[in-house]
Amino acid sequence: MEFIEQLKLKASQNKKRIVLPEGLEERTLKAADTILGEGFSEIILIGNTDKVKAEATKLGLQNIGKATIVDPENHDKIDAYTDMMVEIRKKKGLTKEEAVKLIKNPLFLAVMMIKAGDADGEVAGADNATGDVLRPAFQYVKTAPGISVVSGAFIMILKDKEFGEDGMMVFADCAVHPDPTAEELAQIAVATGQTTRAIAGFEPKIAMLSFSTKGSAKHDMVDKVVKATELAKAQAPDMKIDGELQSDAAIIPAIGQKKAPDSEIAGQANVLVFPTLETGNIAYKLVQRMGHAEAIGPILQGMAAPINDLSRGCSVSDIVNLVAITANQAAGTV
Ligand SMILES: CC(C)(COP(=O)(O)OP(=O)(O)OC[C@H]1O[C@@H](n2cnc3c(N)ncnc32)[C@H](O)[C@@H]1OP(=O)(O)O)[C@@H](O)C(=O)NCCC(=O)NCCS
Ligand SMILES: CC(=O)OP(=O)(O)O
Repeated sequence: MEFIEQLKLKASQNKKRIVLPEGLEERTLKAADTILGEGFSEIILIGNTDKVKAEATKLGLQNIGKATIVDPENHDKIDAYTDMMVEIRKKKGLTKEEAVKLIKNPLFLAVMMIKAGDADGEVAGADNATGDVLRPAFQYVKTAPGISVVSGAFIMILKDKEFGEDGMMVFADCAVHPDPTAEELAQIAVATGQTTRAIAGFEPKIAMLSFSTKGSAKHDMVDKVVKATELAKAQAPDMKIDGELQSDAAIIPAIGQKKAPDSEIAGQANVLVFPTLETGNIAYKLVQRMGHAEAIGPILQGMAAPINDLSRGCSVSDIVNLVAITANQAAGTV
C-alpha cells in the first residue's frame, strides 16, 4: 500500500476539496475523520448539520469539526445551482421545479458543487447503488473530451505477490457499462492503461479477456474481443495489449506459453480487461472476497471531473484510499 501513502503525501501538498454526499453514513464519517486527522484533503460532508455533528459525537470522532458541512435543505446557492441544472438539461426539458426537487438529493447537489467550482471532486457509493451515483454525474458533469464511454477500474492489491506488479493488478470495466461494443471495449482498454500508468504507477501489460485464447473457440463474443484488441492496439501503439486471452493464459506463465507462445502479454498480464460488466464485476468481487485482496475503486475513467464510486460493501479504509486518489486527480498529480 506504499502507493497510497505516496498519493496521500502528494495530495497534502496541494489540498483539494472532496465532497462526500453520504455525510450521515457511518463508514463515510469515520473515513472523513481519518482524512481530516491525516490532513491530506479538505472534506465537504453533505447532510443536516445537526445530524452530522450528533452522529460524529456518537461515534466518538475527533476531527469532523474541520469538515465543511452542507445542508441540502438549506443552502444559499440552491437557486444558482438549479438555474445551472435547467440550463444544462434544457434540451431534455428539465424545469426549475424539477431541479429544485433534484437538488435536495445529495448526489445531485455534489455534482452541482463540482460543476459550479465549489468542490474539486466527489466520492460516493457507500450507501447508494452505482447507477444512482453515476446518473447525476453523467447528466451534469458529463464525459471528458474525446470520451464516449465511462468505465470503472479497480486497483487490486493481491495477497499473492507472484501476480501482476508485485501483487498489484488493475481490472476493468467492473462498474459501469454493461455490454460494450468492440469500439467501446477498445476505449475501455486504453483508458485502463492510462489509469494504470497514472495511478497504479506501473507500465500496463493489458490482457483482453475472453473464454478463448488465440482462436481456440469460435463465437461472436470472441470476435468482439479480437476486434477490440486490434482497435486498442491501433489507438495506443505505445501500450502492450494482447488478446483474446483466457484468464489462465493471461496470468500463469506456463499456460500462457502453451496457449499463446507468441504473445508478449500471455502469462505476464498486470491489467485485465473484461469483455462485459457482468464478467468484470463478478470477477473483482470473487478475487476480493475469496482471495482476500484489497479492491480500490471503482475509479471512474473518462469523466470530465474527478468523481469516483464505491461499493456498498466498502470498508472505511477503502473510502480513505479512494479519496486519496480523487484528491490527486483533482490536483492533476496523477
Ligand atoms: C451507467 C448507467 C447508470 C446508465 O444509466 P441509464 O439509466 O441506463 O441511463 P441512460 O442510458 O438514460 O443514460 C443517462 C445518461 O448517461 C449517459 N451514459 C450512460 N452510460 C454511459 C457511459 N458508460 N459512459 C458515458 N455516458 C453514459 C447517457 O448518454 C445519458 O446522457 P444524457 O442523459 O445526457 O443523454 C447504467 O448503465 C447502469 O446502471 N450501469 C450499471 C451500473 C452498475 O450497477 N454497476 C454494478 C455495480 S458497480
Ligand atoms: C462497484 C460495485 O459493485 O458496487 P456495489 O457493490 O455497491 O454494487
